Amino acid sequence: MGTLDEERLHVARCRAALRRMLDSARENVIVGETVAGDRYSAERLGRHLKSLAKELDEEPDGPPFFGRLDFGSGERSGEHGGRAYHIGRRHISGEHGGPPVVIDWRAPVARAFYQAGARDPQGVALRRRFGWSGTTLTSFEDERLENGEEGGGTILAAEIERPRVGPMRDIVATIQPEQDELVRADLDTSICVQGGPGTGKTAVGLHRAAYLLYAHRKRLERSGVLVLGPNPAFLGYIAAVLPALGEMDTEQTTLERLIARAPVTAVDGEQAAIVKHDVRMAQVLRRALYARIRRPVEPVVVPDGSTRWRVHEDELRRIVDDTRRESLPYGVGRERVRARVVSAVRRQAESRGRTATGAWLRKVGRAVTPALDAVWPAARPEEIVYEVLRGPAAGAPDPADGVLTPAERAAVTWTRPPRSPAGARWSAADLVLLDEVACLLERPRGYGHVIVDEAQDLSAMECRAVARRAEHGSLTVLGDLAQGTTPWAATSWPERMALLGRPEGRVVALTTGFRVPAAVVELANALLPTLGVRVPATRSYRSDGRLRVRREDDLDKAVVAAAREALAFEGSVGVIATDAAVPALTAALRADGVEVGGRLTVLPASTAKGLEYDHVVAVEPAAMVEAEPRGTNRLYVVLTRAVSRLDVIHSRPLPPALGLPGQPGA
Ligand SMILES: Nc1ncnc2c1ncn2[C@@H]1O[C@H](COP(=O)(O)OP(=O)(O)OP(=O)(O)O)[C@@H](O)[C@H]1O
Repeated sequence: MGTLDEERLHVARCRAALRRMLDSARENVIVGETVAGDRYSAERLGRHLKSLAKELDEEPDGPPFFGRLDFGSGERSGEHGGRAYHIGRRHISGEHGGPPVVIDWRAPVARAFYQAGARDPQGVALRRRFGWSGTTLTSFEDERLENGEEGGGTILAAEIERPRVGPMRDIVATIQPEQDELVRADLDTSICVQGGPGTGKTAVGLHRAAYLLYAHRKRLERSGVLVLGPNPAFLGYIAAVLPALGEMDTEQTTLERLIARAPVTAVDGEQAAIVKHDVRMAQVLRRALYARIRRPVEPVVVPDGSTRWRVHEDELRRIVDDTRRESLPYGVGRERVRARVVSAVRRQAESRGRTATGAWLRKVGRAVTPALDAVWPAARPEEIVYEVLRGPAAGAPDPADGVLTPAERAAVTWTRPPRSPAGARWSAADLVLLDEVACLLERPRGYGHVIVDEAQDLSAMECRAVARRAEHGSLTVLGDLAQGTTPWAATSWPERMALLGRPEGRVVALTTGFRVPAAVVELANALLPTLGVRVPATRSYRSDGRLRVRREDDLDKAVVAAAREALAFEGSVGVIATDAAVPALTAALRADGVEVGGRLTVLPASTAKGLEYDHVVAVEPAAMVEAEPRGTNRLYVVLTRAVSRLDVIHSRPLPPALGLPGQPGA
């Protein structure tokens, strides 16, 4: 089975093997640059080898493995009978074509590391977890699954309860069975994960990306994997996870950045934003665009030397009607009409004995443009959205008629319209409208798999934008209905999955929280009945942690004291207050000599989503609830950011929903 000394020998073996891999990667970088068949492959290969060399170089002495599986000799062990495998973040090749010394956690055989249990050992006689102190292997713990032993180890608990510093880390050593099911779900299935705070949705999404890239490398290298997060702070927080797993090739961005055709320079009122994000806007925009197509009233006339070719208006009408029925993107439809008119001209010309050369056909194609402009004019997204937001010209039909109510129409109509699309200032919601039109004109780039986090906050129109990117791929949708804070936040997942183009998508709940200690989860769960959605409550995996609720008259002073106390512990500190209160609090902390921006961050409640801090100081819950229409949901988010300790500091009575009997002011 291996003693600690024997395992340490294996560590030495792995490090030697890694060095060999590193040397050969370095050599291959040089060779790869000269031998790859084409430039694209050369670049890719070079990039891959360089990043491999860099990774190995950066961490040649890091823990090469975190677990081990020893298979028994029974039937269930199959081809693995009697073998032992060390499991790590990356595959480490053995010497001279021998068996690998470490197996990648994503390999099929490694699945049992996450899934096997005493009730279903899956052929595993022993599962071993290793404890490391820096680069030194210090301990291991065994579960003899064959003998019915399972769980209870301190290494697993210590890993999960480790204080948080800096950006998010991978969880490959401790993925739980219900998470592993989702991570390894088939590429062709779209899933929706409803998970309470800290249940590992984000972690699952990122590990799923890494798993899919491993299991379907060829397919996904071509089509790509897209990870969408709610804001740049969140992206910064998760940015290192996939590279740490050796995956550099996912695109991680926000939806706003992905679709941006213009900078956001305007802000909508709430009513305007709500209407612009409503799914009916898709119909309004489609109508506005297709209203450009006109019934042909004149023949197409193509001058050609002394001849004039004609396509009769009836034929042109038929071409336009047929093309419309094909439901092509608008821009493709326009070119299809052009091609069909050119064909009609060509048939006439050929029937008169003329040979249609490429140059002649191109000339005819150009000559058709004025006729095409009259019946199927070119369009730009900015023009269409401009026309809709400006409102119809006097006497002209309004594409919003019968779709929006007069009040809704008024809400989205510019009070002072710019003179032209070029002069328009666009809001965040307008970018979504522009994208809707852009994709009516031309299909956007699609991805093989799209992972969308904090999906409860997406509007119907944003869901459509995501769906268009995943039309020929699959989706992993991650969210928590209870954490919805936008005016259009989801209240039901099946409805959102339908908007995302995957009505058949499976909805799975994760309910074990790995971030927030039990006492804090209990406090946050008290808010659930008031949040207007039905979600299962989270149960915390963690029995450690501390919750302190204090009423103080001098809020600033109390926050400064709490921050100082928090800094005495290891780990990150987040002081979270309403957006409006942040500048004054920051000033108060600085005035008292507390360093802001290092280990301690003061952040507005509106940007706390998805983030976590070892110690959180939540300031004035009542103000958070009042600051916005879904303020209680915001408070729920804020209270669930703490990994080890939460201080709630208030000078005003706490919101009654927090249900803290015995608390002063509750
Ligand atoms: N199996 C696990 N082992 C160790 N840590 C885990 C595990 N699952 C989740 N975690 C940790 O728990 C914390 C919360 O995970 P994550 O941010 O993915 O949760 P979430 O469901 O997205 O939370 P929220 O909805 O609150 O943003 C992270 O620090 C993550 O690394």
